[in-house]
Amino acid sequence: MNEKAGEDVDLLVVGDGKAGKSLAMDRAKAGWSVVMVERDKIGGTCINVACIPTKTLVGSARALLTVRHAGEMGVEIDGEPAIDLGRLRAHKEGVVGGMVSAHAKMFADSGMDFILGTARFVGERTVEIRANDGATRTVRGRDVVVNTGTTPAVPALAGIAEAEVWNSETILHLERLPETMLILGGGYVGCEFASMFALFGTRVTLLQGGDQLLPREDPDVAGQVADILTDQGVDVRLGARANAVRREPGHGEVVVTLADGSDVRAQELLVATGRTPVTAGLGLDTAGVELTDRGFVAVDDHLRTTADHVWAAGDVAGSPQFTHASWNDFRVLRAILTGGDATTTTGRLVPYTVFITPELARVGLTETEARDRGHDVRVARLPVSAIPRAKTIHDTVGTWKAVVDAETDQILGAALLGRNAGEVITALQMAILGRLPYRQVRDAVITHPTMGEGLNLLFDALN
Ligand SMILES: Cc1cc2nc3c(=O)[nH]c(=O)nc-3n(C[C@H](O)[C@H](O)[C@H](O)COP(=O)(O)OP(=O)(O)OC[C@H]3O[C@@H](n4cnc5c(N)ncnc54)[C@H](O)[C@@H]3O)c2cc1C
Ligand SMILES: NC(=O)c1ccc[n+]([C@@H]2O[C@H](COP(=O)([O-])OP(=O)(O)OC[C@H]3O[C@@H](n4cnc5c(N)ncnc54)[C@H](O)[C@@H]3O)[C@@H](O)[C@H]2O)c1
Repeated sequence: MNEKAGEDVDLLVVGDGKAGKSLAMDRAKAGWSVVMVERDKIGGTCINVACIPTKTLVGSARALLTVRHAGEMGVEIDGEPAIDLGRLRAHKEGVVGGMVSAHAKMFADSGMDFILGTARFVGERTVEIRANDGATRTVRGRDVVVNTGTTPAVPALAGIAEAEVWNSETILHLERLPETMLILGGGYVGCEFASMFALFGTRVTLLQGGDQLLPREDPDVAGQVADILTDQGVDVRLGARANAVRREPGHGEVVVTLADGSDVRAQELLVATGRTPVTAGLGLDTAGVELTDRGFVAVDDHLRTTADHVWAAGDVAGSPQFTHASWNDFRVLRAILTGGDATTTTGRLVPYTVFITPELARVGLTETEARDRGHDVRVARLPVSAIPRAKTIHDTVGTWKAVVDAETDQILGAALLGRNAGEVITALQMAILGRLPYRQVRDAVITHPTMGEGLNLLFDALN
C-alpha cells in the first residue's frame, strides 16, 4: 500500500463488525467511496471468535449427545462415542475459515477499500490508519461509523494476570480438553461453555457471583437452566464470588479463592464475566466523541454520537450485545444516511437465544419485568414433554413459559427452554410485532407434529 495523506471518502468505517461491514458493502455497491479498517478479524468478532465458532462446537456437543442416546431410539452404535480434539478443532476452523474467506471476497467485490490495520482519530471525522503491512494513511469520512465492538472483561481479581486463565477467545484454540474446568461467571458465555464442555466430558464447576444464573431472566427460568446444567454434570455454585486466582507452579491447577475464604480448583479456568467496550487508544476525544459513564460510545436513538456525522453501532454503542442487534443498527444507519428516514433504535424487540443444550430462547418482557411495569399478568406454562414432536425426537427436556397481558390478551414475552426453541421463538416474535392476541396463536392451525405446534398447547393453558 502506498503512503497517502488526507484522503476524503464518503464513508469511513472503523471496525468491521456486523453493522459496519454491512453498511460498508451496501454503500460501496451503491457507488459511494468507502474505506473500512479492521485491525485483525476479517468479518469481526461474531464469525471469528464468538457466535459462529461457539455454535459450531455446540453442534458437535449435540451430535455427541444424540449418539449417546441413539441406543434408546433403536440405533445401535459400536463403542463409546468420543471427541477427537484435532478433528473438532479442524471442523470449527473450517467453518470459521470458510466464512472469513467469503467475507474477504464480499468486501473486495463490493468495491470498498478494505484495510487491515488499526485506526486512531487524529481530528474531526479523520483517522490515521497504521496498516498491518507497516504503511500509514490518513482518511477523512464525510460520514464515519465506529463499530469497534467489545472484548472479554478482565475482573479485578488478585493474581489473575499471572494465572494463565482462558477467556472466550483463547479457549477456542482448543489446545486441550481439560478433565476439570472452572468457569467464572454464569451469564451467556459461562452457561454456553459449561453445557458444551460438560457434554464433551469435562467436569465443570460454574461459579456465579449472584444468586441465580442468567440474572436478566425470571428466577424460575434461571432455576430450570441450573437444573439442566446440573443434570449434564455441571457443579453449579450460586453466590460464589471470586476474590483471588492463582495457578500452582509448573502449570499446575488453577485455584480460585471465593469471598467466603474457600478454595475451588481445576486444571483450567474460563473467565466469563462480561465484555468491555473497545475504545482505548481510538482517540475518540480528539474527534469530539464522548463516552457514557460505563465506557460505551454515547449515542442517541439514531446512533448519532456527540460529533457531527460520526455514528457508532453494535456493542461499542451500548446496543444489546447480539449480532442481530448490530445488524439492525446497520438498517437504522442505512436509512438515515440515505435519506433521513425516521428509523430509530427505540422500542426494538430484540430476541435472543442462549445456546445451552437444549437452548433457552427469549423474546419481550420477562414476568418480573411485566409486573414491574404494572401489567396485570397471566402466565402460561407448558412442559416440553407435552409436545408430540418432542416425544418423536426423544428430547422432552425443558419448559415453555409465556407472559400475557390480562386486560388486552397481548403477548408480552416468552421464555422457551427446549429443543429448537431458538426457531420457535421467531413465531412468537412475529405475533408480538403484529400485536396478535394470544388467542389467535392458540387457535392457529399449526403443522403436526412440529415443535411450533407447542404454541397451540402453551396458550391452551390460558383458555
Ligand atoms: C463467546 C461469545 C458467543 C456469542 N454468541 C452469540 C450468539 O450466538 N448470537 C449473537 O447474536 N451474539 C453472540 N455473541 C455476541 C456477538 O458476538 C456480538 O454482539 C457481536 O459480535 C458484536 O458485533 P459488533 O458489530 O459490535 O462488532 P464486532 O464484531 O465486535 O467488530 C468490531 C471489530 O472492530 C475491530 N477494531 C477494534 N478497534 C479497532 C481499531 N482501532 N481499528 C480497526 N479495527 C478495530 C475489532 O478487531 C473487531 O473485529 C457472542 C459473544 C461471545 C463473546
Ligand atoms: N447466545 C448469545 O446470544 C450470546 C452468547 C454469548 C455471549 N453473548 C453476549 O456476550 C455478552 C457477554 O457475555 P458474558 O457471559 O461474558 O457476560 P454476562 O454479563 O452475561 O455475564 C457475566 C456474569 O458473570 C458474573 N460475575 C461477574 N463477576 C464475577 C465474579 N467476580 N465472580 C463470579 N461471578 C461474576 C455476573 O454476575 C454475570 O452473571 C452478553 O451480554 C451477551 O449479550 C451472547
